[in-house]
Amino acid sequence: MTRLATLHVERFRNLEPLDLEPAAGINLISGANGAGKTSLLEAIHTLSLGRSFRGNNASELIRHGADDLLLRADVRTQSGHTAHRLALQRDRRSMTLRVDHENVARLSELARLLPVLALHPQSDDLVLGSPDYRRRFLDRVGFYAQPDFHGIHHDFQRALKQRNALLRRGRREPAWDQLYLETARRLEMARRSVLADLNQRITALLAQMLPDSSLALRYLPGYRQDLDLEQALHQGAERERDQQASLFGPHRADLKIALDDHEARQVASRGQIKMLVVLLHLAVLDLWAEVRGEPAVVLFDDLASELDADNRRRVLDYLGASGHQAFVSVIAANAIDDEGDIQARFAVSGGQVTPG
Ligand SMILES: Nc1ncnc2c1ncn2[C@@H]1O[C@H](COP(=O)(O)OP(=O)(O)OP(=O)(O)O)[C@@H](O)[C@H]1O
Repeated sequence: MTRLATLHVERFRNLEPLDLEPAAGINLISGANGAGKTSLLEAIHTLSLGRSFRGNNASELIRHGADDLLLRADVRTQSGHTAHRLALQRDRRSMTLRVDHENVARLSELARLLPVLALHPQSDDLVLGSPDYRRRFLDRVGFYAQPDFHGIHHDFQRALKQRNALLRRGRREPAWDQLYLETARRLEMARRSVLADLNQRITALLAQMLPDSSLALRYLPGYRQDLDLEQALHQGAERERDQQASLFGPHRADLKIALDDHEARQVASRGQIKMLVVLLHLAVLDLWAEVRGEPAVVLFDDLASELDADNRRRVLDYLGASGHQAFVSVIAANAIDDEGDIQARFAVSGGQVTPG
């Protein structure tokens, strides 16, 4: 399985320099408010994706008074035969990435070796937030689930940028429209196929997590569904000319999350929304594990505040049985009463992380 075998952190938020050997299963991280629990999860997230799940301000991650931060980890795969050492160093202007002591240019090389999914209070945006959040979520799922997804996404973004540049100059060219249509169609197909796979995992999870409910994600393509994109561009040509921007296509897509055939954000209770969000993330982990043949790493910030005792139990049971490596933070150790599934405990206090 892909798992973090070691983690080394220096000059990151309030954390004292630390070396950790996490367990392959559930790692429970407990401590008081402000102790540094979230910071520890953020360090893992940053090593995979170059940024925290709490906003994008890299400078804030560097310990106050320091010039740079350093993160390093040994990542092992399923059989344990392949191991890689990842390192990320960043100062206020630049970032240096290394895999096995060699510099690499792209963050995606780290992300591919260490797929990380984070669940945190902001994750409710998946149901309650803007379409943008849901699109990015789906694209991240696709990035790990399909080898060519990244390229397809990149090609569309480039075509969109070029088309928008032309529209800003009051121009439209059939050749660029054609490229736009083609790349948009490929991205839409890729997203729909990721979503179909995800819906299958959701159905499998529902019985355990939300019995008696139905849940499905539907793709809204970013233009009227009774048209195809070419027709939408044709009909909307005047509006695009006025607004000098591409108004139809995958960059305007959304996901409709239907709970018992109603839009979840309109009918679900707070607790149900949290559970939906957890369930969707677990479905993603299962999908990644299935297509990659290797479980992923999940960060679960503040589990206790997210879920009641029964639901916490369900989630921990599920995680324990799934083989994913989990880092679960809770405000006090006793918030998790049943210790059955927990393989390692870490206490955080004043930025110090200690096992046990
Ligand atoms: N760049 C930084 N340098 C030093 N300290 C920082 C930096 N950024 C944040 N902090 C501090 O780190 C501390 C730990 O924050 P963190 O969010 O990790 O706590 P937590 O244990 O998750 O707390 P809570 O239970 O309240 O969510 C906070 O007191 C915060 O002010």
